[in-house]
Amino acid sequence: MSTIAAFYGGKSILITGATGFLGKVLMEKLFRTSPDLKVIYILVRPKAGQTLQQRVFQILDSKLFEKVKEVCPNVHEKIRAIYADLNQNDFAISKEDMQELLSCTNIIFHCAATVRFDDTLRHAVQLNVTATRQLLLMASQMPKLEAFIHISTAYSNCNLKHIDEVIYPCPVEPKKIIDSLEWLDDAIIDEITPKLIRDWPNIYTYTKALGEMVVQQESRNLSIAIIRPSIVGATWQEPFPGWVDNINGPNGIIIATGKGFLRAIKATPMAVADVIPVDTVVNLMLAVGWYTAVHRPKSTLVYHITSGNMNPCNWHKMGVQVLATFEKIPFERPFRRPNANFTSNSFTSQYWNAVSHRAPAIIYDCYLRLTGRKPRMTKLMNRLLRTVSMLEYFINRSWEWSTYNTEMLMSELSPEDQRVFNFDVRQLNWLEYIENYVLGVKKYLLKEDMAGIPEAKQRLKRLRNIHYLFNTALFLIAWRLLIARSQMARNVWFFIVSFCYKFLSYFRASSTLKV
Ligand SMILES: CCCCCCCCCCCCCCCCCCCCCC(=O)SCCNC(=O)CCNC(=O)[C@H](O)C(C)(C)COP(=O)(O)OP(=O)(O)OC[C@H]1O[C@@H](n2cnc3c(N)ncnc32)[C@H](O)[C@@H]1OP(=O)(O)O
Ligand SMILES: NC(=O)C1=CN([C@@H]2O[C@H](COP(=O)(O)OP(=O)(O)OC[C@H]3O[C@@H](n4cnc5c(N)ncnc54)[C@H](OP(=O)(O)O)[C@@H]3O)[C@@H](O)[C@H]2O)C=CC1
Repeated sequence: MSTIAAFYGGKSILITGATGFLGKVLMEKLFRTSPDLKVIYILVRPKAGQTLQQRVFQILDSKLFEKVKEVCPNVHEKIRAIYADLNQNDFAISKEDMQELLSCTNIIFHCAATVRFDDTLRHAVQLNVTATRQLLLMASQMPKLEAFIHISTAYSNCNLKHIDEVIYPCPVEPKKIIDSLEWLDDAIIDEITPKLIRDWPNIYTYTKALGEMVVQQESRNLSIAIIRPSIVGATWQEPFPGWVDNINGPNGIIIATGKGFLRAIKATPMAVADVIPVDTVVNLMLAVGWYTAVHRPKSTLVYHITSGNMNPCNWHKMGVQVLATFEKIPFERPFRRPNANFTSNSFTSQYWNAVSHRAPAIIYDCYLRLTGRKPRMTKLMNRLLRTVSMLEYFINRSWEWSTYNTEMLMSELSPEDQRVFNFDVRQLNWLEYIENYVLGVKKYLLKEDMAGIPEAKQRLKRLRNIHYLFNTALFLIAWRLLIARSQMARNVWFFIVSFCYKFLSYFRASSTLKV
């Protein structure tokens, strides 16, 4: 019997961000391995016209929870969705709900955050810093609380090259920032933001660093741990390979490449692609929850869950395997044939953007206009290129993350726990993982049917022929124009034609002799 699974039995667990990518996988694993847990409280806000209950039902009815329903048929009764908005004071939680949370919660997993790179400083601080402080304040009033697990990111200190499992101080105190945002107006905040975030690449990573500082400062007597995952990718093994449900990180890039929109990316091919499967992160989270509650370490421990130092893969290897998978399992109705390359040179990157991205978009929009339809490709392409430019920082650098605490924890687990809550990324076979990842993007994100693959392959063949035809026509036109203008081109042309003629004559003569 797994010690960790048994630990969560009978427990009341509070999860923030349960409707997000990581949160859903966390809930799934908890219900599957500890179906006798008491309750999972989730802080949810209504969204996209859906009530809290509708959101919960949608999650439980998804494919991700199929196995859970077999193991824990009364799963609906064990989830308690609490109305909450982390942007509001006291999270806008009702008095009764707050009372229940304060008196019953045993473990907290704090996953909620804004992960957008282009969020405003005000909103990102509110969610990633102030809300964390508020939750810690709530936690300090929970008599039964055994552990508080805060999810940060391995990139919270990406302004450093080597990152240890420690909390680094930020140049400005989080409290000062929180206070000043209360009276500064938005225009001034926009102006001072670049000065505040200094060498952090975006507001997201900066506010996650501030969030960690808040955790350290407000930890009081709580048993707290911080987990820092790198780029969280599709599931590796559990509950099944390849599950993914948002377009963040590599997912959007895989879609854009598979649909033939994205043909070149400015990236350092040999830089480490530090992707970590979401189920691996969740396994570590649950192991850390158990360890923190049972062993109560004296200080806040930080755990890195990254792949680069244990089982590195680089962007080149990942890109090649992604493209190879598109050959086997193409996406439906691509704009162009999927074929992309990495370029580390700014000039060639600009060139590809003009020739391979903007020009085809403009041509396609002209075609839409001519056929009486609304042009949309240029707008879409600009948005895609903006997204890619925001990710560039992370695909052109490598970092070293030390993993002493994570390895220490692995050695503390029983063989059974190491199996059930496996976070040993050395066992990951990248080629297999990437293939399942692309397949998962097709099935769970794009919702494409596998029965459509033969037709998609046919379409790829057609696109390939169109591509060759187009290139040949382009070459002939360019050549014809050149011949008209340059004596040298004419000489080369006559030389090639006479050479071919002589070769053919010789070939014909020698075959006549043989006969
Ligand atoms: C050989 C070559 C081969 C090549 C082959 C390729 C191989 C693979 C290579 C891979 C290299 C990858 C590198 C990754 C590096 C990641 C580093 C992360 C490091 C940090 C990790 C972290 O610590 S933390 C998580 C990371 N944090 C993000 O990664 C958020 C980023 N991103 C944004 O900050 C916003 O994305 C940004 C950008 C502002 C745009 O913003 P934006 O507004 O332009 O676009 P959006 O993304 O918001 O959405 C656009 C539209 O998609 C709709 N949509 C959303 N979800 C949907 C869903 N599930 N299904 C359907 N549709 C959905 C949405 O509803 C919008 O539709 P509509 O406009 O109609 O409403
Ligand atoms: N994905 C990744 O690559 C990585 C993620 N992380 C960290 O992991 C954690 C989870 O990330 P991930 O699951 O990918 O992110 P998602 O964007 O998928 O999920 C974010 C969650 O936070 C919730 N949330 C946001 N704003 C509010 C609010 N005002 N009130 C209540 N809930 C809110 C969202 O709820 P709603 O559904 O209502 O929007 C959602 O459940 C984050 O802390 C992130 O920093 C770290 C490294 C990498």
